[in-house]
Amino acid sequence: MGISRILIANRGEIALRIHRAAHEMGIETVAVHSTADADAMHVRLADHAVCIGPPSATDSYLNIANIISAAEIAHADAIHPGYGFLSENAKFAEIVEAHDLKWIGPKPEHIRTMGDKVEAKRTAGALGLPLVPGSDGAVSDIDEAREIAAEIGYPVIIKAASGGGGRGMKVCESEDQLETLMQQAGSEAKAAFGDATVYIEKYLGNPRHIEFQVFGDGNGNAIHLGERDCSLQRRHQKVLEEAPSPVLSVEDRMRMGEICAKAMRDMAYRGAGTIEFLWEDGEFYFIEMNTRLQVEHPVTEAITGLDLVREQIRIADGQPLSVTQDEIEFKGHAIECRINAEDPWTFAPSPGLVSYFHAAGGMHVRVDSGLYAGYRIPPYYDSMIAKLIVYGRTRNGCMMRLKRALEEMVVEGVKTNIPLHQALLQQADVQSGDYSIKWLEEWLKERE
Ligand SMILES: Nc1ncc2cc(-c3cccc4ccccc34)c(N3CC[C@@H](N)C3)nc2n1
Ligand SMILES: [Ca+2]
Repeated sequence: MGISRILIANRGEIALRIHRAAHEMGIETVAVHSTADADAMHVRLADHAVCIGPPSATDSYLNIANIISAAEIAHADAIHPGYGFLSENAKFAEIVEAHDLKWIGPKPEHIRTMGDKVEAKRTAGALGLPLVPGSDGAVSDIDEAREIAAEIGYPVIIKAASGGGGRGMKVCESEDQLETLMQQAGSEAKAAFGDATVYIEKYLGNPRHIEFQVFGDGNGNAIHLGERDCSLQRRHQKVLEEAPSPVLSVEDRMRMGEICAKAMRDMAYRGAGTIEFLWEDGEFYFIEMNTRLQVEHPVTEAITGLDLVREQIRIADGQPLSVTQDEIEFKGHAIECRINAEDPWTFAPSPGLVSYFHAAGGMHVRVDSGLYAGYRIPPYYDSMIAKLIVYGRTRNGCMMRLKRALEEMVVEGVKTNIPLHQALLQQADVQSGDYSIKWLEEWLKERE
């Protein structure tokens, strides 16, 4: 193994997750932390720790100079960015490689391509992925927009090229709103992303969010690891994810999985990636590609038995993938609940001292969390404090076990959304898997 010491440029549960994979491979870890995270579990467990700044993410986890300095000081030979923060920052990836450090992630040019949603869609189309009907690239003037919208039919959605993950989108119901919404979309995109470029798509009214996990070795080999259904979300924050999707047939999985894997082979993609689709009336529509490991990767690990972080490290070290496509078997069902330190019904963050923490256990129950009794959840970062991932041979068995595991979880001293997860599991539509991306927000409205 050429890599002997990995700097983990992240915090919380994913930092612990990366630390664990590295230590199981005999690789040392360097934790970087803000002054607010000095007592975090991964800092305690890592072989080395470097403080990279004050609490604000801008001055710490997003501080490229300090992270590179920490790598130099600690003699790291690779950097794993986790998710969020700098994980899809092509410039950071280039700077890491320019300092002769291994970047545990995709090639910088692929990060850049997929970060520009117009370029991403053009590339996806060229690689044979099904697209949402819409403009061929960016739309600049209103006459062109009017023409395209008339052709694809209202409602349409105007999206910022530099947006993504739900930022910079405007739904336009009819032609009389188009000019105003196009102007608003452009100026908001300029303000938010420094780039006013927008494109137009047919607005799909009631789709599911189904994403395919892909993995490439950077030399033209690539596999798919099936899909995850992430439709249960609120304001673009995923609440619960599952693999496989309750609505996909084996045929659909193999067909779409192979199309995704082939696209990655043609790109000579390196590392972990997620290709996001909307799924409506049996049809798939590419919307984005994420060039990072995702929060919800453990449900894919549960049904395939593959350690995705281990694979990322192997690929970065120039080794081949551990498995070939025909060695991948999809077995059973897995569901992940994102446990947040927040009020379960108002979603107001609830940071503070965790006076008592007990993680659920038992067969096929996994809790990824850096929490411990006496840990103080800082208010500066997102509110996710744990992921509960449960596996079952069948979806119903998985839900029964998940219900039991949620009852066992104890987090005292702060509020959590565990009661929300328990209520969700009681809903018939969740039990039957009959929900779209609209379902959760509509259910929450009814409860108000
Ligand atoms: N043509 C068309 N029609 C409907 C859409 C609806 C959404 C959307 C809107 C709101 C919540 C969502 C949750 C999961 C997936 C997508 C959404 C959407 N998103 C949201 C974030 C980014 N992944 C793209 N694009 C869409 N595009
Ligand atoms: Ca995205």
